[in-house]
Amino acid sequence: MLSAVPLIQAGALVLVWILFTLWCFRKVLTRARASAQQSSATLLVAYASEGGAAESIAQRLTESLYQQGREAQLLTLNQVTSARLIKAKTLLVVTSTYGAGEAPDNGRFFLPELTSNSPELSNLSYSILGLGDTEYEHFCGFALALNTALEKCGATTLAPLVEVDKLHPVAIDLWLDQLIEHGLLTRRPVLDSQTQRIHSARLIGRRHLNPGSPGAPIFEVNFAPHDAFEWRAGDIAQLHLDGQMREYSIASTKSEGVLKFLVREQTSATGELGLGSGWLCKHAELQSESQFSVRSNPSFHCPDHRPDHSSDDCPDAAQKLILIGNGSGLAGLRAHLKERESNKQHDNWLIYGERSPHTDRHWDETLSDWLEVGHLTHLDRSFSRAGDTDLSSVIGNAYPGYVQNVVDYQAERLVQWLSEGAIIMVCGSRDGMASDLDQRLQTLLGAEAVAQLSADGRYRRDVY
Ligand SMILES: Cc1cc2nc3c(=O)[nH]c(=O)nc-3n(C[C@H](O)[C@H](O)[C@H](O)COP(=O)(O)O)c2cc1C
Repeated sequence: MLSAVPLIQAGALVLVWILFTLWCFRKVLTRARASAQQSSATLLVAYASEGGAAESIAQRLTESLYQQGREAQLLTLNQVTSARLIKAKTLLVVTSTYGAGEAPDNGRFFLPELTSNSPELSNLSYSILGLGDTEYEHFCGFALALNTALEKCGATTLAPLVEVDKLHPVAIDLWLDQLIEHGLLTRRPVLDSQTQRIHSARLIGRRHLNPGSPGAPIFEVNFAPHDAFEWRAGDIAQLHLDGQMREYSIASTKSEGVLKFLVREQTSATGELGLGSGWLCKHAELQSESQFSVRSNPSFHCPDHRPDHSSDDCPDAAQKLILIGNGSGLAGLRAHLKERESNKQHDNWLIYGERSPHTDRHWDETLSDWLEVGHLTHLDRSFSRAGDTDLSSVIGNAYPGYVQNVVDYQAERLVQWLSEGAIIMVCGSRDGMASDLDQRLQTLLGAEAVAQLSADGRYRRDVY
């Protein structure tokens, strides 16, 4: 007798395809509407930013242009398509650089798109303000790459690229003065001061979460923050120690009254503990004070409301969220889940990967409780060192391998959720997890759809 399994599989594939086609069609309509509304501005101000500095400068610049009688459209670099560039006359870009001279997340689709389409841009003049830090090998690397790519497409330089080290105000003013010289501005915009506020926080608890793990030890570390210490889910805490700074995703919300981290010990080749992880996981004494500042991380904030309900002040309770991460990346995802718990936004799907199903089950109780009460609609965990363990008898719904594999197994549900407007948030390692996941999403949805999700703010990442 013929088995029904191939028929069911074929049916499921057809269903995925139909849902995806409908979703793409809706996107095309939305894009057509959006571009019709926005087509009049020939002056574009585009930014790519993770910490918010480039975004803030671009925003102030757009406001100033508007106050000085110029219509300018503010976009993330991911939203600037080749078609949009062909229609534009002037492009002003403010961008930072991350990784090994790479784009911030909300600008990472721009160069591939430009390179593959090679639009003819001889009618476009442009100028770039690059934000960076000379401590990094590829100082302003992304701004420089952008400059080369635009030149290659025939665009002309309105004013030369200015590279800014550590937000030095003189360099920023130099660029703005060039815009004044070229008649775009009549006076400099007043920019936000970027001074960091450093607060002390008292260490109140530290817990080793994975004794016996095949991976390095990971700790939950809790501090009592100073009252004036403000952050929102998705933000990064900067630990200031011995004249150096280390960054950690914050795992808690301000309303919990605790500054919580999930920190993995980092060990050098000679066996020494890293400066920051050594301090947090071992050396800092209980009740001692440590110094922190907060780096706002707008590209990993959860949007408060759907773009089509932008006038609503309340978070949309029906907004679906897919959270994907591995290892200590659970920190950033937990903060979002806590925030959404208080906002009564319960349609959450967590896909989380670690090594062993026996030892690497961080915050297992919290996650299981959330699943039971329905704050998590789905919880799918993956374990790369599961061996031949029967996962269902150890931990319930789990898969061998990595989070990317879960996306393959759950492709149908993922497409369904995206067609219902879900947002994807990814936190964890850039190499391996985030890059492979990106590839899987592009294979499943198509590169253009993934770029569009990012441009719409529905694919957000905090990867390191
Ligand atoms: C993890 C990390 C990686 C960075 N990598 C680079 C780099 O490769 N080259 C560079 O010039 N600056 C680098 N920077 C510095 C940022 O580009 C700089 O702080 C910039 O002002 C941030 O602007 P934003 O807040 O708009 O993202 C890096 C900063 C961080 C935190």
